[in-house]
Amino acid sequence: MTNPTPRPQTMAEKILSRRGTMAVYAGDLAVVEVDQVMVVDSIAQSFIQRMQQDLNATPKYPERVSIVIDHVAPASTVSVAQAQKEAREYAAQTGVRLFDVGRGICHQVLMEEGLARPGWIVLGSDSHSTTYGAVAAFGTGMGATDIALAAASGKTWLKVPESVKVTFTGDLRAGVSAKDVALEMIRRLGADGATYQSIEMHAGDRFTRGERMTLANLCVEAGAKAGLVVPGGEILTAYGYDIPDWVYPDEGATYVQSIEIDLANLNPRMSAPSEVDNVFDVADLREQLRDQHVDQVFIGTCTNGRIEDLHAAADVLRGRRVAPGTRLLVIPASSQVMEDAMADGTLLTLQRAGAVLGTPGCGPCMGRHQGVLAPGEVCVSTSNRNFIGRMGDKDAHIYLASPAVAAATAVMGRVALPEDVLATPVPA
Ligand SMILES: CC(C)[C@H](C(=O)O)[C@@H](O)C(=O)O
Ligand code: SF4
Repeated sequence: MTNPTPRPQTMAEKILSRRGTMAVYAGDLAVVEVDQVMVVDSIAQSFIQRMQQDLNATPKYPERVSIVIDHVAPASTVSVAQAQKEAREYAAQTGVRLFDVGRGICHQVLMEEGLARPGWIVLGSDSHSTTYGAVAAFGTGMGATDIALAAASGKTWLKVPESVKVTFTGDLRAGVSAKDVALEMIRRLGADGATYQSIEMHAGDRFTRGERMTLANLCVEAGAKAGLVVPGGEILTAYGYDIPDWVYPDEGATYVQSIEIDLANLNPRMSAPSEVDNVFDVADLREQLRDQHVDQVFIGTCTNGRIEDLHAAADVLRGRRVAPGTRLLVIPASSQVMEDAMADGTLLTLQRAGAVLGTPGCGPCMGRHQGVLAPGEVCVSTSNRNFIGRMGDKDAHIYLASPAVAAATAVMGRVALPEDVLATPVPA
């Protein structure tokens, strides 16, 4: 087959062309090399079954496969413990990497371990694998069968997605974070507004790696196949990444939609039950929910469980106490985050404020353990999903917000902004 006349390409087209055998464009079918396959505990059993029984194969490149025990870790039931035991045995037999209980959430761990890099293709058995787009890797989630095929063959095939271009302008005001930007982006696009598309984010030299992870992570909540943040300035090189020239999108590439988000005019945002795109200004919800007691605040997850997130929370909580009747759960995204937060005193600040600290991992994010909600309970969480029943009972209510807003809410016991808390000096 001859290559079509080259046309300007989006970032997704660029990466999928480079990792395949020919130039591809939106709508084409691409067969590409896979640089890393990630399997989470909840899917490990079906992955192993597909590999051993259906494909009768072992991983072609064991060093390109990672299993992470993070979703229900430590194990909560005998059957979960059994599945995790099998995952450990499988890793020992095949030589694939294993990140065991306490190492942290898959996406955070892969990023820390350098297992997602600019221009790579990373497949995860987890929908938030879009997170790798933070470092210009084409990250996407797939089911156990596709993941097993990729592990067995070292390749995958996929339809090249169309792209949505999101351009950020202006600068964030103090107290407004990447989470607020991400929630605004999802509101603008809608919960299925970018289905099977790649969201290509043009941020210039704004946002740290962690903030870029928050942005790319939420992209799947608009239905996106990938969420790619265009590397800008020295942001990624400062973390030691080599950025190949060919990852950058071309001038004149074709987008199905282009939107602009003015950061300078953005206020802290909050997603109300029970869809992620149900986004409002925190200030408005604070009025509406003035008399609503918040039972649980959860700070953590692959969206907002990084050191900068814990710092933002600690800045609000330092010297203060969580409101009576409100539980504050803080779960660092990884052992590295935990260690950093220990070393710089952040954990002590949080603990003294009344936080309950948990093992690095997903925690109560998907309602399997460590803080499920009772009927009627209200939770403000820094996670990425507020669907009905997501964190426990179907009659519990989940609001999504930034770490600073979550921390302020914990102090007030109702939806609050950081300034509501910071206005009152710390008691002597
Ligand atoms: C368990 C896993 C497959 C799931 C996902 O795909 O995202 C979980 O991480 C989630 O956030 O709902
Ligand atoms: S922290 Fe939550 S969203 Fe992220 S991978 Fe775990 S369960 Fe999924």
